[in-house]
Amino acid sequence: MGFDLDGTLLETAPDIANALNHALKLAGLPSFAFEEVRPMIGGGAKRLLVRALADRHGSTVPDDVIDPLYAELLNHYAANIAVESFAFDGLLPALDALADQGITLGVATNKLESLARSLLDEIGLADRFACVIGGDTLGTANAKPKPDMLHELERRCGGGPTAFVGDSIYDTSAARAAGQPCVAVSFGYRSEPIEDLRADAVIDHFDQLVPVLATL
Ligand SMILES: O=C(O)COP(=O)(O)O
Ligand SMILES: [Mg+2]
Repeated sequence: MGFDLDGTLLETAPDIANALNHALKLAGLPSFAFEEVRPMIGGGAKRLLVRALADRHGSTVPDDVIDPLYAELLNHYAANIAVESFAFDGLLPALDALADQGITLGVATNKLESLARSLLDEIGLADRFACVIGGDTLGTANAKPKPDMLHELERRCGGGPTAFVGDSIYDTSAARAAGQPCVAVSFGYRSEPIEDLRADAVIDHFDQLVPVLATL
């Protein structure tokens, strides 16, 4: 079964916000507060930057402005990827319980695959997941909310349950399109009410995950 990364497995918004604000500062623009960045995460760092720049400029920003700032954001993030990031409460016992049931676990994130791998490594979770698929793994045009990453996850993780756990509309839309049951976490990153995600189940803490999966 699969998990989203940012806002689902890990609280990553502080480090993502710092990288975004580093890029904005280079552009001479005011920073965003951490709480303002949280609901903007989910579509990958490029989308986050484009949205933040458009917000500050009041209009769409051309690619020749965005591209060098995106490179700066990625450099800053790669160098500071797990400074303030941490696993959500109860994650480790939940992963232990799923592993004990013989369930193969994977990650499908809109983060770049290399960054996702390095983050999981830094946090000490890399060996928990049999496969990691990033937003660029199948080409960015096929990232969530498209179903492709989830189909690929299912293929690479082999048989067993195929539920997907995520925090944003990108995740629940991808799961629905892939025909997979979906659990939403209420503590992640989204701009809309949790009901709008139309997940099959919602959990407020990871200790609810194993019992909820049994009901799907
Ligand atoms: O970094 C992002 O914007 C999205 O990452 P996620 O798919 O793991 O939530
Ligand atoms: Mg997420």
